Amino acid sequence: MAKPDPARRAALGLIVGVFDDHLSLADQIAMDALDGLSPGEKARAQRLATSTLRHMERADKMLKPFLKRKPTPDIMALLRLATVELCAEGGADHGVVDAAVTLCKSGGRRTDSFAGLVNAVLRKVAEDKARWETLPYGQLPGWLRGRLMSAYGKVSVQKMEEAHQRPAPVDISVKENPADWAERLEGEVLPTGSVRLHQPGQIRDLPGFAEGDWWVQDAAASLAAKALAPTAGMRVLDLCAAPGGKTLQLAAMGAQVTALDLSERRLARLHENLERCKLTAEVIAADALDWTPEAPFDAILLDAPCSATGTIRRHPELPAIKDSASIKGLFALQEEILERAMGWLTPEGLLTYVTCSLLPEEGETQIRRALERHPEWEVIRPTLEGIDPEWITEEGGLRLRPDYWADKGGMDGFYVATLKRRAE
Ligand SMILES: C[S@@+](CC[C@H](N)C(=O)[O-])C[C@H]1O[C@@H](n2cnc3c(N)ncnc32)[C@H](O)[C@@H]1O
Repeated sequence: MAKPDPARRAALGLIVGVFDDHLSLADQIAMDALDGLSPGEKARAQRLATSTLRHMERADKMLKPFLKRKPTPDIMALLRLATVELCAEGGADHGVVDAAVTLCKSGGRRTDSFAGLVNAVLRKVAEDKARWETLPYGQLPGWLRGRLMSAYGKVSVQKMEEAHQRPAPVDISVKENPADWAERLEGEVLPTGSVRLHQPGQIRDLPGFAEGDWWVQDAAASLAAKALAPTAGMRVLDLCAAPGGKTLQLAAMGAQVTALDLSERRLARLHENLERCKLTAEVIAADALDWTPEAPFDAILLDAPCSATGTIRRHPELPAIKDSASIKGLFALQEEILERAMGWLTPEGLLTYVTCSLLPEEGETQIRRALERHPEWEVIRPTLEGIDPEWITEEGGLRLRPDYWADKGGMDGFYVATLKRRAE
């Protein structure tokens, strides 16, 4: 019997893990889901799984006319994977159909009796590929769509959903000379100073990676540290810091950084990043709800744990593994950490609050409520290079959305606001 392709088999395992165990791809990978694969196979497995999850609704519409009834979840996942390979990934018809049948036969009694069905359905999909482009893209699930509709209106939500169909480009933050790095790495300097790579390939093999001259960080994510803009020598707490994209930025700006996070596993990556980029920070593994600093800080960047709904382009499984109930607890956690952090600053201290969420409850509302609790504080309106004034919100924060910069490839969804005590 032919052997199944390891990358496709692993991709299938990741997709099943999302629906059966409600685990993100990142969590499954951290739990060794791709162990034993070569770096190339790992990258392919991840790409196939991500693309399948991104285009799942379209794949289901493509498959519907050819299925009398919905098959078992394992077989449905296999059909979705192969359909996306055929229709969105440019896979060769015969190769994809044969690989799917082989995978099916290798799955033991749970799947091998479906090999005939898989073969017949996928042949029909291959013949009907032209229909793919006519199918509407997927909508966000009701629990999220309703909230976003109330916040931004239907047209904006549709634009965000359209943006979610495209993979996120790779952006990097460079220590210095963005224009030189853009030329060397065949990218473009974005209006806010990040460099967007057009043909990134294997990131680790690119010039400057091993030397730590730059790190991967979405352009929107980089705006929080830019908004805080610490001067050299300032004592800055990077609160909820791992894996350290913002720690690197703050340290590269010359700040004396303390990076705190709850997760030892994520902090290991922060240590690796600091070492590679030859930057330093004091690293503390602690719960922000228990920890108290010995002395106040000049500035704090709080990247609060959140629903991560601004990163659906990168993590298309997110709407499937979260729901209203699973994110509700985060709102109270964000408020509690923000409240504590506001007490850890010098009188002139600055606090930048950031979340990679599209939900106002995790952004605008948190800041409005903090100002109601502390009328002696105010928001400093952002004056960052390259931002559109329309992104500035009523309370003076910065609302970033995946449908912004559509002509350049979009950006992650973020909220950023910088607070300080009012002058007496
Ligand atoms: C959005 S991520 C941080 C990303 C990071 N700032 C960066 O730029 O790379 C949020 C982080 O909050 C951490 N976290 C969650 N609850 C926490 C708590 N109670 N105390 C400290 N860190 C916490 C998580 O471990 C996670 O690393």
